[in-house]
Amino acid sequence: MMPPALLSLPRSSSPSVSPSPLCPGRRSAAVQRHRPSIPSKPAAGICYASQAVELLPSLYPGTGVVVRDAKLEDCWEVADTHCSSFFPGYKFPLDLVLRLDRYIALLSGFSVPPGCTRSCLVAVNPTAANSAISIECGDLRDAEFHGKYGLSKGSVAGILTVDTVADFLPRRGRLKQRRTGIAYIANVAVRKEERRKGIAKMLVAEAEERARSWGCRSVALHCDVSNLAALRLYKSQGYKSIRVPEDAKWPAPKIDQTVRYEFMMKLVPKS
Ligand SMILES: CC(=O)SCCNC(=O)CCNC(=O)[C@H](O)C(C)(C)COP(=O)(O)OP(=O)(O)OC[C@H]1O[C@@H](n2cnc3c(N)ncnc32)[C@H](O)[C@@H]1OP(=O)(O)O
Repeated sequence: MMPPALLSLPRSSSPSVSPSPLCPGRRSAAVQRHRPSIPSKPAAGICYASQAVELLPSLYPGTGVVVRDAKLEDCWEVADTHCSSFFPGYKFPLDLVLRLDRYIALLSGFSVPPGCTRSCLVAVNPTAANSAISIECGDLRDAEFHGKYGLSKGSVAGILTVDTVADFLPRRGRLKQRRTGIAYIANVAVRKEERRKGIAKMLVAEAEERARSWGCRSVALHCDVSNLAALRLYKSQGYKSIRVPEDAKWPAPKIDQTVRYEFMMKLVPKS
């Protein structure tokens, strides 16, 4: 089910996301961001978690949620958010092993081809009640491990990666050069207890901002056709499904051969 992709994180997901009641109005103001004068000084080691720090964190008024580059100290929570969102059914000890694998991969840093860049963004909700238990305090054999491992007390509510690696876009010309100017979004995940608060929208908006800052003209992604929540998210954010001809030899995420993906694109909005 889970091949290691770049960053050791799967590129897309195939979870069955059960719809939750809509809460209209809660998120209308959430995506109106402003850039406060939050210090942008990166923490030591930040480049391990994100390729480069290029923009200020974005505060979403009315929500308290800040979207920023992942820092070294976020790595465990990023791994936990990823695993609990994409592999919610994993049980002990596999779920712990998976988290440790992701954690180590994140700590090891990202490697991207020359000329490419990648950022791991986190949405931090300081007001969120953190359900994590300390790994030192809990009995690992007794614990339920869905989103309950905690190496630090933090409040990462959602994650996303965005890059210019273009692994899943057709190469150009005889030399099969990587496409440029198209950013690729992957690994979008929001903790279960933080969903339907507009956090994924904020992450996607920030990824688009990042793409613009890299000079990209469009953003692309793959989404499991059966992931209705995610499809709805991207459509609501202006992403359009692109029909890929059957015989086109486009690279696609190889997470699960049985999964069909929708390829979606959006022009990077003007600033
Ligand atoms: C490119 C990729 O990475 S695809 C992989 C996507 N990730 C996953 O499937 C992991 C598991 N799922 C999740 O983490 C979350 O459910 C996500 C990322 C899909 C959505 O995160 P959320 O923060 O809850 O989304 P957010 O609150 O921003 O909702 C934005 C819109 O998405 C749609 N949406 C989100 N969740 C749902 C849902 N459960 N049912 C129906 N529509 C939904 C809605 O249109 C929503 O807008 P609205 O509430 O105004 O109607």
